[in-house]
This record gives sequence, structure tokens and C-alpha cells, in this order.
Amino acid sequence: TCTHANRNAALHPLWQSELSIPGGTRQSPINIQWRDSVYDPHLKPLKIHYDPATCLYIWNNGYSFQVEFDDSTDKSVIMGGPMENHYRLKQFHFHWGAINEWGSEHTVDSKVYPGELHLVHWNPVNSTSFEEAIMENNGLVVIGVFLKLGAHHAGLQKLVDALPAVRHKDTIVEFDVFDPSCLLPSCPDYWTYDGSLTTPPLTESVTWIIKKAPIEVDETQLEEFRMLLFTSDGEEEKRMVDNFRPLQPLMNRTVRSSFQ
Ligand SMILES: Oc1ccc(S)c(O)c1
Ligand SMILES: [Zn+2]
Repeated sequence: TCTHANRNAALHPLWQSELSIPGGTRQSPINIQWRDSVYDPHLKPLKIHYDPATCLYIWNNGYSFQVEFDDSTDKSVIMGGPMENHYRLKQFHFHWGAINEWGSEHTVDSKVYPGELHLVHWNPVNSTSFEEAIMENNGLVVIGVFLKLGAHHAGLQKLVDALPAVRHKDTIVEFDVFDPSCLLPSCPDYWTYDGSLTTPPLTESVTWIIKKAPIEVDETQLEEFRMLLFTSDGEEEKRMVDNFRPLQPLMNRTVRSSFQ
């Protein structure tokens, strides 16, 4: 079996220099030790209302492929859970490995999944833009969903079919009418903790909501992710794989669960 050490060996140059933020006390990702998580009966069910018409385009930003949404209104929002108010959907992206043995950023009892989806939302009550929110204490809420190797995911396939059009860094393709709630597991259970972005600027502005249940995708769909490139057209090709950050110390944090 692989150890974290060799899964980290294949780190993207991006993170080799920034394995930890000096003075960081709430960095992500972390290992979620199930038995150390604390059930919080005050946590509400997550409420998710995404409008498929707010979907704009997919682009390759050199770290992942990212699906961007129109966040100029409250048409696609989440609320409830650990949140004091609603948060607007801005984008979603994924992290994955070169092989099925690793790829997720968070782990559960040190179990690694082949991939992880991040749905990124920002707080329009305390901030006037996403860019401002990433610098705020509770500026962002990111829903993390583990990808497990299994059945073909019909909802994901529409996204996978568009990936050849964004093979190189800084390429973009129109992608309209997509409802990302099809990528969420039906199980309502989640963990939540205070953390950070896992890509630069690594700011400590994220309330993480990690779904307990994974979604299933099949091998061919993961292989399509691995056909993407970190590099721009004309550069020596580097396959976009292992775009996950190493585990960060829990420090003085408690992970809460919405379930007993
Ligand atoms: O805005 C974001 C960018 C990257 C990552 S990993 C996030 O969780 C949020
Ligand atoms: Zn991410």
C-alpha cells in the first residue's frame, strides 16, 4: 500500500515551496479522525439551491479545471449547516491523483480517496466580492465531496466530455446549464472545521463542510481528468495529476459532525 510519503513525493511544484504557511494555525487539508470528531446537535441540515442557468464556463487554471458561476445575485446559494447566513456559489474544481491509490486532499481515519470535489462559496453579507471574501475570517464555505472508484457518474459525464477543450493551462470553454447538486451524495451527513484554501494564497478563510459519503465515478472518467495538462500549449507537456496539497497539522482545532 502507498504511504503518505510517496503520495506526497509527486507534489506539484506549486506546493513544494509552500508546504506550510509560517504562523498558520488553521491550514487545510487535514486527516479527519472519526472518533475524535464531536457531534454538534446545533448543526442544521445543509440547504442547497443551485440555479443551473448561473453556470458560465469551464477553464484550466494550471492547478485544476474549474467551473465558474455567475455570482452577481443570490440565485445559487447554500445556507444552514454551520453557517450564520447564506453563501453564494462561485466555482467548483477537483483534486486527484496519478493513480487510484491516492488523490484526495482530506482523509478520513487516514483513508485516501482517488479524488475530491470542492464547491466554493463566498459570504456576500460580509464581503462585496469573492476576491475580498478569501481574505476574510469566515469569508468562504467550501463543500468537499470524496470521489470513490465505482459506477459511472452520468451527471459528471457532461463535464468530462468538455475536458478535451480545456486540455492546456489558460484555455476556456463555454459550459452552460449545469446543476452541480447532481455531484452531491444523497446522504446528509458531514463534518465541519475551520481551515484554509489548499491552493495559493492558502488564506485561513474557509469553513470546510466535508461530506461523509463519497460519490462514485468510473475509471474512464478519472482517466479523463488525468489527460489534462498543467502546462500551456507549446510548453513541454506535464500531465495534470497529483494536484493535492499534503496533510496539515490539526493544531488547536476540533472537527464537528452533523451526525452521531
Ligand atoms: O477559492 C478556492 C480556491 C482553491 C481551493 S482548494 C479552495 O478550497 C477555494
Ligand atoms: Zn480545492
